[in-house]
Amino acid sequence: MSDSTSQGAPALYGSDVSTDEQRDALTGGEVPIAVYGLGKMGLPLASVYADVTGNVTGVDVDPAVVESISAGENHIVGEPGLSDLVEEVVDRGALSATTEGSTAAADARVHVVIVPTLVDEDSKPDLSVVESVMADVAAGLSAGDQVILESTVPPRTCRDVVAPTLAAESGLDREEFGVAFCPERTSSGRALEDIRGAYPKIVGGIDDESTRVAELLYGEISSNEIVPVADATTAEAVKVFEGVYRDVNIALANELTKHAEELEISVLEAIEAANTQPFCDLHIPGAGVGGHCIPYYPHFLIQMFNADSRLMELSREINDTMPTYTAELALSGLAKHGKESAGSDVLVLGLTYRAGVDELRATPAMGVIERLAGAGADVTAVDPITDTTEPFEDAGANVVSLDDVREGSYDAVVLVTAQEAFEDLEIPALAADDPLVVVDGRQALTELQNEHGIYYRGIGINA
Ligand SMILES: NC(=O)c1ccc[n+]([C@@H]2O[C@H](COP(=O)([O-])OP(=O)(O)OC[C@H]3O[C@@H](n4cnc5c(N)ncnc54)[C@H](O)[C@@H]3O)[C@@H](O)[C@H]2O)c1
Ligand SMILES: CC(=O)N[C@@H]1[C@@H](OP(=O)(O)OP(=O)(O)OC[C@H]2O[C@@H](n3ccc(=O)[nH]c3=O)[C@H](O)[C@@H]2O)O[C@H](CO)[C@@H](O)[C@@H]1O
Repeated sequence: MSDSTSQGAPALYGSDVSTDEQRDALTGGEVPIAVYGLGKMGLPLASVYADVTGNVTGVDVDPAVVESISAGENHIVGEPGLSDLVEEVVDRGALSATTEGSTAAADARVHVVIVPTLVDEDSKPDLSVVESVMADVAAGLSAGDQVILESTVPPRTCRDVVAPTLAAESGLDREEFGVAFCPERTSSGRALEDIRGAYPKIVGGIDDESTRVAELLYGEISSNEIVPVADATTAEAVKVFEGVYRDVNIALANELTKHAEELEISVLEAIEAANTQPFCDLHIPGAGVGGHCIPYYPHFLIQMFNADSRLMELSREINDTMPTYTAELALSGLAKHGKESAGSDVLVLGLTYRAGVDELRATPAMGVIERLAGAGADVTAVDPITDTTEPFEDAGANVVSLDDVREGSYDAVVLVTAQEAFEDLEIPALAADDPLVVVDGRQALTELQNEHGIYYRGIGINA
């Protein structure tokens, strides 16, 4: 296929020129790239693509996101290095932002999609956002373009949804453009480090040429090994399997913590000792599994395929019982000391799904608050990481500031998410009475285990 193009920008997919010439065009800013989705993962990714290629248009439906990036600002908190990088690439014109997806698509030769893939109320994967972006891409797709999907999706999405949709809506033949799945192996809080090469990058195309182009692209983005796999479905499965592995292993740790309670041992100590040999990687028990990755990825298999998934389903069930289990440790602690649940003042520490990340999807804190409020407790909640309070107030909590907490007194304290700001909170000073019931959902308050005036129950420690 010729490498001449309607926009004059060189095509990578099906190009006749040498790989070295393609690489030079890419890093020389001759290959316009569009990145769709400028959130926790998309903005770091777009910024690294801009840093490497010098020619990126970011697309987001949120005008406030586009406005802040266009001003060289970073709207994502807690990502080391991102604010400086966004300012630098925007300042030198390597990154711009727009809400106009189809316009950006018309000018781009590489289209990178990294928007949310969630599940609906029946836990079925919701690809509506990916599909809406693909409609924008199709409107501007040209022969020789490459589409990269980084959003986590059910296996076979590229083969059965993305590629056919792009062909149908662009009028191109399937063989005229490339599609590859290149999973985002990035954790919030270390996005730039991860994108630049903390781990090998998996790439898999709907055909060999798509895989080749993905290898070329990520060979410039990542300093780590690029791992081409057989096809896009394999690459999609790799990402989902990684997440399912994590959910199942967290469930195992949560189940073992209950055995440890009966055995009267610290499961954390046993896990750390067991993990001293390479054939064991037991995870850590806790107050629950939240975020929009791990709780969702199992449903990309359970709901989508007929194969037996009892282990994945049971693991989801075990993990989803942990918030209630955590709340009931507090309620039983109060009862043990003659306090009724109803009317007891209980403080919940932490609302986001994990420390340092302002993300509330599937947060365990919601289940903890619901169970406590359901038992009639007067629930106060605090989390300096997030400004969102309404869902938790609707669930029955009074969300306050840390300063308010320091002025208060409580019958029980339940730590769900170990925010850094809690480290200098004098918890014993919050006691309304002797003892103060303390439930430690993240092994973050172990120094209180034998503190006078504290009744301590720590998940993975002694509960
Ligand atoms: N957050 C993580 O730790 C993580 C890690 C690995 C992979 N992922 C995957 O990355 C993907 C994105 O996750 P995220 O954390 O960046 O989500 P996010 O919610 O932080 O950001 C998503 C962004 O996409 C924008 N958006 C929504 N619809 C759009 C559309 N039609 N066109 C353009 N932009 C649109 C939103 O306005 C938002 O800015 C998901 O598939 C997720 O599974 C997330
Ligand atoms: C690229 C990508 O998709 N990256 C994802 C991202 O996942 P994430 O940001 O959702 O964070 P996780 O660390 O998975 O936590 C999820 C929930 O599980 C709880 N948890 C965790 C570990 C444990 O032993 N016991 C627990 O109870 C925790 O409190 C939280 O609520 O990074 C992970 C690597 O950090 C990756 O594996 C994961 O694919």
